[in-house]
Amino acid sequence: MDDVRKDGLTDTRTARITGEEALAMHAEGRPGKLEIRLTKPLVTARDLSLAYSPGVAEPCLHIHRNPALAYDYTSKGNFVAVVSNGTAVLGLGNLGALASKPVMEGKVALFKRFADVDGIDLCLDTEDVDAFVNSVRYLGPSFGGINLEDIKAPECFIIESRLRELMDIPVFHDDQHGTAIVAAAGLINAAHLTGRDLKTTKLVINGAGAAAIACAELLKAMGMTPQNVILCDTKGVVYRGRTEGMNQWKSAHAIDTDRRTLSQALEGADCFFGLSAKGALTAEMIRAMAPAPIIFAMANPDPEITPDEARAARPDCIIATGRSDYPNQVNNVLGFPFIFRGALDVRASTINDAMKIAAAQSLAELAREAVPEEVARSGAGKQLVFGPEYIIPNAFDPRLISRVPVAVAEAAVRSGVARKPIIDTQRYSRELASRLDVAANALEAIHERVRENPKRVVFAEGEDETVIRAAINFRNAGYGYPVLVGREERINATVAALGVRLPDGIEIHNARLSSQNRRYAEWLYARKQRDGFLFRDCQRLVNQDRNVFAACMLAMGDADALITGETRSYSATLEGLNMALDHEGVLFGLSMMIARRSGTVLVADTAIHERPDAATLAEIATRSAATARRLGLTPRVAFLSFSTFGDPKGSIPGSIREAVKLLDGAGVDFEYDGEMGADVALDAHLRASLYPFCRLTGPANVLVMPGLHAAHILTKAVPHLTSATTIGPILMGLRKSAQIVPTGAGVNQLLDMAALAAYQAIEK
Ligand SMILES: NC(=O)C1=CN([C@@H]2O[C@H](COP(=O)(O)OP(=O)(O)OC[C@H]3O[C@@H](n4cnc5c(N)ncnc54)[C@H](OP(=O)(O)O)[C@@H]3O)[C@@H](O)[C@H]2O)C=CC1
Ligand SMILES: CC(=O)C(=O)O
Ligand SMILES: [Mg+2]
Repeated sequence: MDDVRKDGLTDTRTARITGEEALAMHAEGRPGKLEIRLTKPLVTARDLSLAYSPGVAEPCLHIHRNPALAYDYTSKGNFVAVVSNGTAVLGLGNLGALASKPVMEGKVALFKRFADVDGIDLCLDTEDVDAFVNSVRYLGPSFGGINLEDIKAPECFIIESRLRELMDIPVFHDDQHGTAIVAAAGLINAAHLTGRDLKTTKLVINGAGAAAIACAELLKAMGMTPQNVILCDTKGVVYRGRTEGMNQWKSAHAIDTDRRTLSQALEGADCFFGLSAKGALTAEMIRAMAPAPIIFAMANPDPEITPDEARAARPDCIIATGRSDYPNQVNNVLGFPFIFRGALDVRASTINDAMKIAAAQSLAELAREAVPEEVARSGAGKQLVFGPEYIIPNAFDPRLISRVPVAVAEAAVRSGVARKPIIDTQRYSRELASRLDVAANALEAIHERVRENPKRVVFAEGEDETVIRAAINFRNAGYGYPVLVGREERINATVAALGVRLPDGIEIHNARLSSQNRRYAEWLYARKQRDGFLFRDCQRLVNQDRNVFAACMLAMGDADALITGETRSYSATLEGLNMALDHEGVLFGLSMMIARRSGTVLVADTAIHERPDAATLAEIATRSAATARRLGLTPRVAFLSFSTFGDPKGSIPGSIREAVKLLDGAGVDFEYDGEMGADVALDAHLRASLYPFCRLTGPANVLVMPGLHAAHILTKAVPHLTSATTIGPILMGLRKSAQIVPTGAGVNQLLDMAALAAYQAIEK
């Protein structure tokens, strides 16, 4: 552990984040990553009487008579405890219960993000097996499942098997079975690509702990020959007759062999599984492996060998790691959210081998399928074609949620451990899909695409501290090459005061001293001379207004995208950009509201038109619908008003009805209707009961606002009143790619908008 840097990140060559960023993220706002939210209103005395005493007595008595009703009247059925004592935190070793909490909160966050499973982290401050088991066994009534995490071997084996006997809900040690399932899926595909049969494949597993033993067990259950699987630990090969550092779980996998070291074990081996520690595998070792070796270096956060090192030594290898910043992430994040989702949905009493194998097979099959276009758009990843660089689905693949839980739930039903049947598989699969916010997934895909096509992005307000921080993070994230507009000495002083250094790949341009000034001024003069601008006006603007200078850079092809707005008002900033940038069609602002409950909703126009006319509304609707589609949504556009189809009466903006008519005439290929209130737009049940003639087939996901007042109020109020995240307004309709953040935006907002500007530049 000595080599772990103070800031917690060990590999800065590939990490797209810094330790400082990770700490800042965890400390920002409410510390940590979790909070608890109420699912029922608790406002009035009546609400309280229903939710608590006396009303709460009713469900208590019903559950007392029939325990299965706990799934109907409490959160039990969707609630998982993530339990650890911190004795094997990732590959960092025994950090103790308290220091394991960030990882456990992270696991809970992943449960929610990928499979809509609610969870809580329970960090137990004991290394005593009995104390651990007793702490957990009595918690069963609260939970639908127990996910054990980062508990070292061999204690984890005893803890898990005792809890499985004592509890009537799934108890699943993720580091064992989650890892084994995902690794098995990857191996099935890697073997397929290299023409290997599992029966004859020779595997060396480095590590003989929780994850390693579970991998050996599952792979043997799936057909690998025991004599072909060699385990190694810190003492070398686990051979029959060895006495040092042994336990019964290692002994079960000990084989008769003369090989004693990892190097010897790897001679001629087909496959390496690393479930040990950073750097345990060397280039020399893998040179001795069989042709087209399969190398899964799964230690976290740093693998046994990096993909670059592995490929340099063995260009013919298939390499996977546990990290998200390399291709082929073999990590249990692909397993536990979806496995528990399926198990919870059929109220399984356990997660058995049939369910594990079903999960592994469904993951493997998914990677082999042709990637549909919407997945390519909304599922991040470099190469989404089945092959050496894509042997396992990406964690952001939106198909995972509707496929893996179904396979697991069906296996639970078949093997007799389900307490609730699946009545209609198709319907279940559709319900699963609706649990995932595809647009949120698509944002990750956008970031990935930006990384693959790094652009030169000019940060117009380059002297501002927040902007400098955002530019540094932009560069570190691999999004492209920032150009800071400002005075070099000022920028350098701010950078020094921040205690950081400018990474390579960031340029500084002083507008006043730039060699390009004359070129920009002449170009601007040619553009504005018949708009009342003299040459000296243009020269002054280029020298003194950083937005104009930056816009000229963009217009003249010296940069690909532009980000600004941090220090000046929106209108003043836009005025500067408009000096040099042309429009294509209507200019408008599109905001993305990512709400946890109802998914993503696009709102427009949130930036430009105070009272848009009918043609403008129709164009905004059409282009917003196209954006929704690019984000993986099926667009359903609602033109909002205070009134719904004429009720209440009043001076309904005629422009709205006219916009609907214009779209009728244009024969567009998306759903739209209006005018309607926001409640009617978003509540499909209300609409079906009161306005069955309305043409929207589900809740609206594109809200076209009647005017800027309403749009501003909505997008500014919602983040404060709810947990929704708002991105934007994203400026639409400039021929070149420029974005304006709201004044005083934070580093992350600037970073996201700069990435969006870069993305627009790629798409143009
Ligand atoms: N990618 C993924 O999804 C996952 C990755 N992992 C990673 O696997 C690793 C092990 O985790 P886990 O099984 O939970 O931990 P355990 O503590 O249960 O087991 C660790 C094992 O690794 C062995 N080991 C440690 N260092 C070395 C080394 N340099 N050479 C050979 N063997 C070594 C230990 O040997 P000994 O028995 O001699 O002490 C022990 O057998 C971690 O790095 C973890 O991050 C784990 C789960 C999921
Ligand atoms: C991924 C994981 O669970 C681990 O490395 O421990
Ligand atoms: Mg773990």
